[in-house]
Amino acid sequence: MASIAFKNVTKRFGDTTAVDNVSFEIADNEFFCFFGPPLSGKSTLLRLLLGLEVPDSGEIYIDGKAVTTLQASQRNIAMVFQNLALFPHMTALDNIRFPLVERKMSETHIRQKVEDVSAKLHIEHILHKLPAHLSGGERQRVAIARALVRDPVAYLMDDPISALDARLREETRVELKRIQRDAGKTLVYVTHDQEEAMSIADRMAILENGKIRQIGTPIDIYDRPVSKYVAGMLGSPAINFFQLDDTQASGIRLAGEGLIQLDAREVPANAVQVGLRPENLAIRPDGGAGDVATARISSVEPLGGFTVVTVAPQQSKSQTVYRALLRGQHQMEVGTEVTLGYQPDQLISFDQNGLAIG
Ligand SMILES: Nc1ncnc2c1ncn2[C@@H]1O[C@H](COP(=O)(O)OP(=O)(O)OP(=O)(O)O)[C@@H](O)[C@H]1O
Repeated sequence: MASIAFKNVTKRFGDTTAVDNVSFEIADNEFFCFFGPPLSGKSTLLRLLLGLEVPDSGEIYIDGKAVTTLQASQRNIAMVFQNLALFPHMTALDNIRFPLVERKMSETHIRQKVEDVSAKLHIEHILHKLPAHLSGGERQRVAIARALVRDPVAYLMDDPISALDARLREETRVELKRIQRDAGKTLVYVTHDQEEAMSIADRMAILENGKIRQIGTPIDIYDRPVSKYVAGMLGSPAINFFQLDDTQASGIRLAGEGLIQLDAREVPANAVQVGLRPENLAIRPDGGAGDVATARISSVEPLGGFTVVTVAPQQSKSQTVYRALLRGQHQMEVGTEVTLGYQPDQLISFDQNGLAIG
């Protein structure tokens, strides 16, 4: 059991501020994700929490106790590394037993622990195998089991499943979520994959240049991003941004040469851009109808259950394109003129600094 807190933590390496005045709290038993682009400070945050780095300023707490200057060995946090780091010459069983044997625990205790953990992870049938004879997903579970038997206060995982193929990643993240829930432990997880972060986390933090830009549940951040940066980090295809043309006296128009007509009442007065998620951009095959301007289809990607349609404004001089995510299968021809639509309450407005309004 462990809650974790960072208070105004900063870590520099020479001229680089890897973690910049960061504060957050992770609740006991929470599955918490750090998500950000490369070099945004994710690994440094984990290393600070593990005790492998000491902050230049600020405090780190585990269960309310300051651990800022404690050695890694005094924190009892288990790290599951990206490369899994199983001993190749040991069976899965011996790999899992290893941390307990090292601590000179009694054989009865070790057996009990290994049995419990193996049952939780459904790996009893592969305990006799060497890592080389296990699939990627099985190796993953053995590595997690080895971390679990230690009974740490929390687990840290740094991009643990990025090496697996797409299908296995999907399976493993469902599994990880279940394991974390069953184990009843705090899990701090780093990923650069937005879909993974969204699907797995109870709450997540979005990082940029060592700063936390937003913390919340994935859905809350997706629906109510605090800035353009955060809005652009979540969602695939990415959110569409429309520049507002404020020279229009009546009824603000979206730039892109009148792609969609907006009623001025639909956006706050100081908005300079609006965002519209691809699933909220409607496409109708009746180009030029009514007062809504048109666009042309520039590509159609049939994904089976969904279709991604890319459109370019009709008379636009810019190269801007917009994406719509349509449910189901659609017969649409590239080059066709279409009408675009939206619901006013689906727009997210941003001011000139890229911060969300309203
Ligand atoms: N030991 C170090 N010495 C010097 N600079 C470092 C060190 N560790 C990290 N940095 C720098 O700190 C910044 C944050 O790095 P960090 O590895 O924490 O980012 P990250 O988000 O985990 O990146 P990635 O997704 O690529 O792993 C980077 O600019 C990196 O170059």
